[in-house]
Amino acid sequence: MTDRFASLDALRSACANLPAPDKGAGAAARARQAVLTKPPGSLGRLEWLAEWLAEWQRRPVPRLERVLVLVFAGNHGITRRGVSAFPASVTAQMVANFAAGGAAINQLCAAAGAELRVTALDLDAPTADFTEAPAMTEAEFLAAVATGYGAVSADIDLLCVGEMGIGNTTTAAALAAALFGGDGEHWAGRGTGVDDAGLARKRATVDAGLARHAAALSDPLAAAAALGGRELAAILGAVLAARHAGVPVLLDGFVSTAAAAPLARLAPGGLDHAVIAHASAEAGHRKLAAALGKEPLLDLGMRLGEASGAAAAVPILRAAVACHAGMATFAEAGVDGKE
Ligand SMILES: Cc1cc2ncn([C@H]3O[C@H](COP(=O)(O)O)[C@@H](O)[C@H]3O)c2cc1C
Ligand SMILES: O=C(O)c1cccnc1
Repeated sequence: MTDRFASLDALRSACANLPAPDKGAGAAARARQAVLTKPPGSLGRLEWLAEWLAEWQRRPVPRLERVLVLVFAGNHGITRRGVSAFPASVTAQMVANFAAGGAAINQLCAAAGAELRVTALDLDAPTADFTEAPAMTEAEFLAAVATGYGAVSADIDLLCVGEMGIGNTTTAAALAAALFGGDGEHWAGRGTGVDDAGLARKRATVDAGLARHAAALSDPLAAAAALGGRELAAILGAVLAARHAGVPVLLDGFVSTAAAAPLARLAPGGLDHAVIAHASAEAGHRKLAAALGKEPLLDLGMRLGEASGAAAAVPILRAAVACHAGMATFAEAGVDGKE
């Protein structure tokens, strides 16, 4: 798997040479919206979503037959700094819970008609504590990116990405700061529910990581290796693969948005094939969405991760596609058009 990206430069070039959307398919979808039996624009963002799916699926009438939810799990060296309300052991225990069908994401995938695949990434070998060393070596980072890349195929209609990794809201805050500026105070939130002392430790951990890796911060991929995590790297790889395969993406909350964000820094429009499914209640997420120029679809006060917000948004996309594909035109239905 590692030979897919033999070096950061090889990955950088895969991130820089991204396919453009199919503007023709988008225009055809837009033209169809205009003749369906409704006042123009009356389905609001559902219309935009159908057009967005059409452009990235390269199909004038988009479809959502196969929806895949990928959840990647990783462990983090910074957990020993007391940055989570839960112990690191919960990461592996939740992976077992996913396999047994007992987690929120299992129920949300069933409700959304989506297939769930969970990939655990070296849970027995946590990343290094990034206040002391790069979280991952270049080889470890590239291997995780390649695992995510290899999990995506062109035969899916929509990809949802999510993560499980105790400590990773601190990781995501550090990565967001590296990519967009700002410090621990700006980006760290309460994650699984740390108290004020825990929040102070998170902020200090982010600041220490930024200071330790100052020289790497101007390179989005070097920053992702130094401050990120394996599950975040795998999400980056999966979102990149989706772009190359013509698969639109739903990002989940703060962690998965931060994981994919290097792509936006490496190429203009690098995340245009991705929609942020929901505004997480994690403090940094709205700021991160704004930095990416994106407006999250839902706002349900969720702050779970696991791709839960992405899966929750799938029925909205299904609604958009059902209207776009199934509605009659004014001519077909014999309904009079606008005066
Ligand atoms: C039982 C349980 C299930 C979860 N599912 C997702 N997360 C979420 O919480 C973690 C990030 O928060 P922090 O940075 O505070 O550790 C990640 O594992 C994320 O996916 C969970 C957390 C817990 C405790
Ligand atoms: O928004 C997220 O991604 C999130 C929030 C809290 C805990 N884990 C993940």
